[in-house]
Amino acid sequence: MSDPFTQAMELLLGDRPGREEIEEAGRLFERASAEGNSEASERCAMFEAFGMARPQSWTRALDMLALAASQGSRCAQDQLLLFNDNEVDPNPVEETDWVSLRAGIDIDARMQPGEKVALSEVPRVRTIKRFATAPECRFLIGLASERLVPATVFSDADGEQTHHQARDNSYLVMRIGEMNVLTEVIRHRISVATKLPVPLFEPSQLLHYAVGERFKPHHDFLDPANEAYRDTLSRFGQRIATFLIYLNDAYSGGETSFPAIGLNFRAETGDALFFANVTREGAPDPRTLHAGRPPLSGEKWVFSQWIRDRFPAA
Ligand SMILES: O=C(O)CCC(=O)C(=O)O
Ligand SMILES: [Fe+2]
Repeated sequence: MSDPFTQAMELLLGDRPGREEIEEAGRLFERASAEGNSEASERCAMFEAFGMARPQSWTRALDMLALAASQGSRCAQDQLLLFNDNEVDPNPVEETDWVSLRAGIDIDARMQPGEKVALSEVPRVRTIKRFATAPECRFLIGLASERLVPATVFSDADGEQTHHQARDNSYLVMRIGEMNVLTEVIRHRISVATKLPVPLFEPSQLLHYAVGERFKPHHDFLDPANEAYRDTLSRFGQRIATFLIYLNDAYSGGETSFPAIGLNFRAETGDALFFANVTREGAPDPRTLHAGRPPLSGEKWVFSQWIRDRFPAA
């Protein structure tokens, strides 16, 4: 029999864990945390930040992170250091008092998105300079580096996820086992910027493009005329908005382009771009056609958040 932490991770990283599995994983993490397992405490912090099988609480999330950091979790230490000061790369030192560091954190300040600038009104496209700091971006890239898989798209034949030459980059879909308090803070910052609540968010994705890889011109909305999308549309609603954070800028090419409106967006590290995929009346807007163009040199990293218009049924 494996230890409670390993059992919990197996439950979470399985194919689409249900509510019971998530609750059981939460109990197993709490047991392992009480036994001194630092990684389990870090996972408990994520459960609190997400409000997984319990009410959401930043206070408890940070308390659990401080415990995890004291127990030796490097991931928890990095997150606390970034919440404390997001302008420097975390570099934990041995004798840090994690509980007092935690006490000085103003988590609300970490959810302020900065100023929106309009790039287009029809369709609505906005940018925010330095939405995330460079150390935050490097932390996000670090989460994905060793866990990338080839990206998929919805098949317009059967609505299932499928590989397609239209999107030949790699990515990490951040299901619950892959998330942490910092990714949840970033999602809340996006929520403040878009005025759309986090429960409408799909699992976040970390995208990676090597030289020549691209996401060909596409729409992020799902075509309601296509039968194959009926199930996902009725359960989760339309994908009304897309929010992208550019995590690095050491590449050439790699713009996000909108051919129908002549917009070619090239970001600096931490900049955000977001757009409504539907009109103000809620109809899918074909003018939102866009592409992730291939980097010509270097590699491109993006945090991508698709947002629906319906809360998933419990
Ligand atoms: O990587 C890009 O520039 C575009 C990504 C994109 O279109 C998406 O995530 O929906
Ligand atoms: Fe897209």
